[in-house]
Amino acid sequence: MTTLFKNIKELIQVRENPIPFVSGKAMRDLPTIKNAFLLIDNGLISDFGNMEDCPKTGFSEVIDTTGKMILPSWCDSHTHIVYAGNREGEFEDRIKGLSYEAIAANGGGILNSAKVLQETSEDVLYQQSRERLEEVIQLGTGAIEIKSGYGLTLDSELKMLRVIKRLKEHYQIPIKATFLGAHAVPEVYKESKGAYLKLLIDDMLPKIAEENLAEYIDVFCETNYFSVADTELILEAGKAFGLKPKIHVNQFTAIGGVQVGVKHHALSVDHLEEMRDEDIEILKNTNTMPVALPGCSYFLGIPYTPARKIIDAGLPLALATDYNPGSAPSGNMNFVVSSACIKMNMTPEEAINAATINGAYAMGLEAKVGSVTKGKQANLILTKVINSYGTIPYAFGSNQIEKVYLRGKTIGV
Ligand SMILES: N=CN[C@@H](CCC(=O)O)C(=O)O
Ligand SMILES: [Zn+2]
Repeated sequence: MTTLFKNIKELIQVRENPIPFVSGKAMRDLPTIKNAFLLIDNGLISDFGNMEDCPKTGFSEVIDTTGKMILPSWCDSHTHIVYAGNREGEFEDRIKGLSYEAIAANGGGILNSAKVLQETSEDVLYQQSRERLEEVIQLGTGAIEIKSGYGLTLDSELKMLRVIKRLKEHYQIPIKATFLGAHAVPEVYKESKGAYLKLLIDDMLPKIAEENLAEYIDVFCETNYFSVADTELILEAGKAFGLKPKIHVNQFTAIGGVQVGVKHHALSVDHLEEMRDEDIEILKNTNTMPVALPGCSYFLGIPYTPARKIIDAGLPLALATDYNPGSAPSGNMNFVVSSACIKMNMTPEEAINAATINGAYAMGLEAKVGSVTKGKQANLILTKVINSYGTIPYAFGSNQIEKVYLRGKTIGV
């Protein structure tokens, strides 16, 4: 099956030669071809260029995209979309003045979601999660990472990871799984955190590795959650089972999470709302991708990740949704890209780079998705008729997507 898209007003994020990610000043460059064609063969990008060089024959389908643009699908490298129920009650409590931290200290927050998930069957959890996955695919996400971390018992963490595995088997979208057993200390281990760490390291990790249920290991390295020392212990154990670190750091307090991530060659350090100069400094000349989650800052009213400081220091930056029931109940990458421009002073070029090629890198998928490059999967967004690609972040909250494609096939209507 060969599909030709012709008369593309602008083909965005064109990288002739594959690159792992873009950093610093280079994030301002978003290579495009105006008046372009794009050829898809068997679900992969096989050719592209200017319309003057467009092949004349040899395709099964021709799609005329006059006035519309094509870009690689969003790469959402940080989500928690496998969860049960919702936390709308806590949302109202926050509106009435309680803080996220106070709610968590009273047994709400992550522990609230864990209680509901523990009482939810694997099938029901799968149904709830697939609805979220289908929703975000329609919103233009074409590669996604999903974490466990609302189980917090051996059985329930396995239940979450098996649901992620089922999603991988049933959907075309590339999915990466992350084990986040160290998301919160369960109530019963409140006075004996060491015993929970032991359960996580001695019981959960071997079982997860045996069933091949995760690629990455995550820890919520934060005051009142897991210390730097706890984080080191867990990352070491995860690495022994072949899991690469991708960690939650510097969301509310800067306690050395970035440093521990860099020390353990984390693929990414995520959140970064509270960044000291030394946290930026230590990321220089590493392969660790900083990841910002503006949907969380928006929803909780906490600071936005200092994108300008990070990029102006020559570092790369990726953008992700953090889709979860407590701090970011939205998987809309279009909103994330808009927020990055509006609230973090990123240019449209920087935001699109951060949400495509850099997001792909932050989940180890840079060879498969994230740019228009020959041989990559044809996971694409076809826009409506728009003025420029800047319309995508500019017209926040309005839908600029006409169709999405996974491996060259239209998904939905
Ligand atoms: N910060 C830790 N984990 C999630 C929120 C978890 C929750 O509130 O349910 C996050 O990335 O924001
Ligand atoms: Zn998160």
